[in-house]
Order: sequence, then structure tokens, then C-alpha cells
Amino acid sequence: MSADILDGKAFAATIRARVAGHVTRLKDSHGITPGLAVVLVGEDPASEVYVRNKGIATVETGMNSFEHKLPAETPEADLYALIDRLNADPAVHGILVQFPVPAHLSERDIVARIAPEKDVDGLSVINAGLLASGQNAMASCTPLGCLMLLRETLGDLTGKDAVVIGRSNLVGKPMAQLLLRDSCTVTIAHSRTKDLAETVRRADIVVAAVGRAQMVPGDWIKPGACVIDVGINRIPAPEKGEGKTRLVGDVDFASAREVAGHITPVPGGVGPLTIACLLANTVTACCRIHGLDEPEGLTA
Ligand SMILES: NC(=O)C1=CN([C@@H]2O[C@H](COP(=O)(O)OP(=O)(O)OC[C@H]3O[C@@H](n4cnc5c(N)ncnc54)[C@H](OP(=O)(O)O)[C@@H]3O)[C@@H](O)[C@H]2O)C=CC1
Ligand SMILES: Nc1nc(=O)c2c([nH]1)NC[C@@H]1CN(c3ccc(C(=O)N[C@@H](CCC(=O)O)C(=O)O)cc3)C=[N+]21
Repeated sequence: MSADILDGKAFAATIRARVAGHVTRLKDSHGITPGLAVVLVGEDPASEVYVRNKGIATVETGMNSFEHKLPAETPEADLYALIDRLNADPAVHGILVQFPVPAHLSERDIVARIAPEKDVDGLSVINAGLLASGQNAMASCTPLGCLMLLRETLGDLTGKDAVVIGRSNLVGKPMAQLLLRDSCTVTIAHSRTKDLAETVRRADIVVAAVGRAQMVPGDWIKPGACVIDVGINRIPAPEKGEGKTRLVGDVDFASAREVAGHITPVPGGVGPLTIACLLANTVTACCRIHGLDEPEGLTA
């Protein structure tokens, strides 16, 4: 059997179209234009590409994009002063500080500085707590995109065995919470998990968010399972020429697609959904800040 390859790009376009519809409605009926501020500290080339793509996608859906590029040696106090200004700026509804940041800065303290209602990454303690207690949270973009894709693909997720590999605050933990909310039986695996292969073999849904190239082979996958590959890893690609590289996920796509029922590719899978959900979260934040109804089709 060969798996159905899930087209993240196409589904991201669907989400972006929903976002654009809400943006038009907010402008026409309420005179509000949602705005997203993205802050990049330092010159990581991969981050620069992501931040640029986020800005383009934001403007394409009719929202305002505010990009702030700060030098790598920016003192903590200057970054906090910027975040404070964005917190207070009524034109800004979402704030994202791109990670990783240079070593003299603390990701945890940065997240704590962002107003929780503008925390479109869903990383604040408030948002994590709301999600964990089943309340209206801002869910982290990548897990939100994965959940939407899973529902679109499988329908009702009730009772399914789901294994999330990875327990980061950005991906693994919120992913597990969202699956639990949809009544999956959830296992969270990590670097100290005893028998990862056996754990993964039980799963109807596998979400791999590790950051290790092609670590999940096809023979760990239960036949027919739905495999969501979050990993973004750059590996050498000598076949493309000397010094060339290519992107691969945490799953060994070639062997896994022979066993799985559905699988996301890398690139073109979860990545585009993350950016679409960042826009979705910005609209959600905007609606909540202005006391308007929750935007349909954009939240978990
Ligand atoms: N497509 C997208 O939009 C996005 C992609 N990513 C990508 O997803 C991947 C994960 O990101 P993120 O969650 O931020 O990464 P982190 O490095 O924060 O977390 C990785 C997790 O993987 C676990 N892990 C490490 N080695 C193993 C192992 N051998 N077996 C099982 N578990 C292991 C770690 O366990 P432990 O806690 O025990 O150390 C940790 O919980 C990365 O490749 C990242 O680039 C991230 C965000 C968005
Ligand atoms: N505060 C914060 N929030 C994040 O959500 C966050 C972050 N920091 N730091 C880095 C990770 C990574 N991440 C990606 C987003 C989109 C793609 C994406 O669009 N990928 C394309 C390929 C892009 C390419 O070709 O390089 C794809 O998979 O098709 C990838 C990775 C968000 N992250």
C-alpha cells in the first residue's frame, strides 16, 4: 500500500482564504485591520527566510505586518522596551518573537513579557494553562495546523491512539493537549522513552516533532496510520551538487509512505500550515481583543 500524501500547501491555502474572509469582514463591519508584529533578533539565515515569508503571507491576507529586525547584540532591556511598545499598540494584535534568540537572551522571559492576549505563538504560561485546563487558549501555530489537518483527513478523532514524539512547549506538549481535547488516547514520547519503536507501532496517529533527520523508519509505523511529520532538518544532498543541501523531516518518508495510510511530506506539509495558523491566531487575537465572536474555522 502506498500512503495518501497530505498536501499541506493546499490546505494552508484553504486556511488563508478563511483568514482573508474574516479580515474583510473585520474591515468592512468594524473598521478594524488585524496586525501582526514579528521580531527577529540576530541574523540567522533560516529565520530571515521564515520571517520574510510570514510578512508576505500577512499582507496577502489583507492584514498589517510590522517587522522588527534587531542586531544580535541587542540588550535585553531594548528588546523588552520594543515588546512593551507592541503590547500597548492598538494596531498590533499578534506578537511573535522568532526563536532561537542569541544566548544572552532568555526565551522564557521574552514570552513572559508579551501580553498573553497577543501571544499568537501560544507559548505564555497563561495560554499553556488555558489549553491544559480545556479553556479558550491561543494554541501554538504548528499543533493547531496539525490538528486541523488531522480532522480534515480523518474526521472525528475520538478514541484514536495518538503518539506525539517530542515534548517541547512549542510543539509536543500543546499537540498532545489538543489531541486529548479531541478525545484521542495520547502518549507523549521523548528522548528517555524506553521502547520508542514499540510505542510508535501502537499509534493510529503519529506526530513526529524531534528535530532528528529521518529517525522514524517505516517499520515503526502501524499499517494505515496517519503520520504527521513536523521536523525540519537540513541534510547534505551531494546528488544535487557539491555542498548542496535539502530539507527532510523526522520521518523516513520513502519507507514510511509504503506503510502509512496518510503522510505529510517535508517540505510542503506542516510548514505551510504553521504560517497559515499564525495568521489565523492573529485574527482570533484581534476578535478577542475587540470582544467580537470567535472567528469560525480558525480555532481548535
Ligand atoms: N514545520 C514547522 O512548522 C515547525 C517545525 N519545527 C521543527 O520540529 C522539530 C522539533 O521542534 P521543537 O519541538 O521546537 O524541538 P525541541 O528541540 O525543543 O524538542 C525536541 C524534542 O524531541 C525529543 N527528542 C530528542 N531526541 C529524541 C530521540 N532520540 N527520541 C525521542 N525523542 C527525542 C526531545 O526530548 P527531551 O525533552 O527528552 O530532550 C524533545 O522533547 C524541529 O525539527 C523543528 O525545526 C518546529 C516548529 C515549527
Ligand atoms: N517563536 C517561534 N515560533 C515558531 O513557530 C517558530 C520559531 N519561533 N522558530 C522556528 C520554528 C520553525 N518554524 C517553521 C515555520 C514554517 C516552516 C515552513 O514554511 N517550511 C516550508 C519550507 C521552507 C524552506 O524551504 O526552507 C515547508 O515545510 O514546506 C518551517 C518552520 C516555525 N518556528
